[in-house]
Formats: sequence, C-alpha cells, structure tokens
Amino acid sequence: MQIEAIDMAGGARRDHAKLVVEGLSKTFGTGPEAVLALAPLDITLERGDFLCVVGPSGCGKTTLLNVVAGFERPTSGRALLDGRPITGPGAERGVVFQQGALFNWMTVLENVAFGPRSCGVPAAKARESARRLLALVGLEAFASKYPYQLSGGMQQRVGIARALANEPEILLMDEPFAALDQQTRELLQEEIRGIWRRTGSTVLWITHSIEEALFLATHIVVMSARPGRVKAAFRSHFSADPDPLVAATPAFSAAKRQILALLRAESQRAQHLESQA
Ligand SMILES: Nc1ncnc2c1ncn2[C@@H]1O[C@H](COP(=O)(O)OP(=O)(O)OP(=O)(O)O)[C@@H](O)[C@H]1O
Repeated sequence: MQIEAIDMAGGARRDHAKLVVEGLSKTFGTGPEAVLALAPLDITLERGDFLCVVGPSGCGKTTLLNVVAGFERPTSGRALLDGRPITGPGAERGVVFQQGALFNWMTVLENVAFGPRSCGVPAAKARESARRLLALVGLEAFASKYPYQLSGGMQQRVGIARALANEPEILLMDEPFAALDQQTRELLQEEIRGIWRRTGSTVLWITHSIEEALFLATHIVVMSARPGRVKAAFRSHFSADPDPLVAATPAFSAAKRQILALLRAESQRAQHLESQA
C-alpha cells in the first residue's frame, strides 16, 4: 500500500506541527458578487513534511498558499507557523511562483543573494551562501549570467535557490514547474527530491499534476470544487523510494488512478457549478 488515507486536520500530529491551517475560509468581495473561495479548511504539517495540494481549477489552491504566505488575510480561521499566527509576509516563508519573478537587472548570483542582503547579511557572506545554493541547484557556472540569458527551467532553479537563501522555515510553491516542458519538469522534480532530502525543508506545493504529487509528496490533499475543502488526504510513500523509475511501477499507477477518480469527480462538479453561475 503506497498511499493511505489520513486525517489532514492533524489529530496527534498537531502536537509537533510546523504549520496549522485552522478553520480557514476566504471570501472575495461582498454582497451578491461575493466569491466564497475557501470553505473552512484544516491542514496540519509537521516539520519536514512535503505536502502537495491538487484540486480542480479555481478551487482555491492559490488562495490557500497566499494566506499561508501572508499575502491574503483569511475571512475566518487562521494559519499558524510554529504556533504563531501568520499576519503578513515574512522571510521565514520562501515563495516560488509559476514563473521565476527574478530581477532581470541583477545577475543570477545577485538575485540569490538579494534576500539575505536585504536582511543585513554582509555582502561576502551572502555571496558565499548564494554560490553554495547555486551549486545545490546545479547552476554554479551561471552565477554571473542574467536571468534572461537562462532557459525557463534554469530560471525556476534560480527561483528555488533564491527562496532557499533566506533559510526559510517552509517553502511555498505555486505550480513552480507549470510553464516547463515535460522533460525539464521531470529532471527538476528529481532535483527537488534531492534538495528536500538534503535540507529537510517543510514544503507546501500546489500542482495540477497527480504524477508530480505522487513523486514528490509525503502527504497529498485533494481539494473539492470551489469553495475548496479537503476532499481527501493521503500519506504517500513513493517519495521515499530513491529510484526515479518508481513512477513506472503498478503501485504508482494504481495510486494515480485512485486520486484521478477523486479529482475528475470534483472537476466535473466544478464545471457543473460554473455552468449554473
Ligand atoms: N483577488 C480576487 N478577487 C476575487 N476573486 C478571486 C480573487 N482571487 C481569487 N479569486 C477567486 O477565488 C477562487 C479561487 O481562486 P484560486 O486562484 O485560489 O484557485 P486555484 O485553485 O488556484 O485555481 P487554478 O488551479 O486555476 O490556478 C476563483 O473562483 C477565483 O476566481
């Protein structure tokens, strides 16, 4: 059994929680135009967990990430990092978006060193740790290049190095590989597995890809159609398998079918709701 259903609200896991999302809901706008994006949602992550969130388009995945990043305030409920309520953005949370959002006028090295420099880390130290991180994502030879001189995949790797530079408590990734071709995506997924194992980071990762979720995650949440709730949650064991070809095993395909069935039902419900709106 490579995936097993769990209660993502936490139960006993809450005692060791890194991140707790507690009765979180979010409504955009007011009156008849109001959009209920997230229904009350409960998620608990322990230190070192890698959570992938999948769900139909528009179910509130990015909204959830934005609340945890501190970019959006919840309408009700709260998100806690190490027991402290999240009320705004903070360097202890590293965010990577779909597209790199790098500073094109800075070199790759300067981009990665930027966060620590803004936090007062001396230039030499910031540059030294930036070099180490660029080595971690396999880009040490590109330190003096500018972002526009790199491929999309390389830019995403710089984005990941930049997010890691602040030594974040948690990494928040919003479909970071969505804009990449399949081959680059698979290579980067393998790299991410390695980085996660070496750094022991806690990760919240939004994706549309069930394969990506099964390959990377220790935990998977399937969200319902909007308003987003936890439709089902699983503990997944595929990411512990060092063989990248784990994705070609019958157990992997069976798990994929199980999640796909849930997701298809919710996507159909989302389409139905949209057609009635
Ligand atoms: N700032 C906003 N103002 C109004 N409505 C918003 C705002 N942000 C998001 N929404 C709405 O909230 C719902 C959830 O959006 P969100 O982007 O979180 O979904 P998602 O699951 O990330 O979607 P996708 O998979 O398509 O990226 C959508 O109906 C969206 O239109």
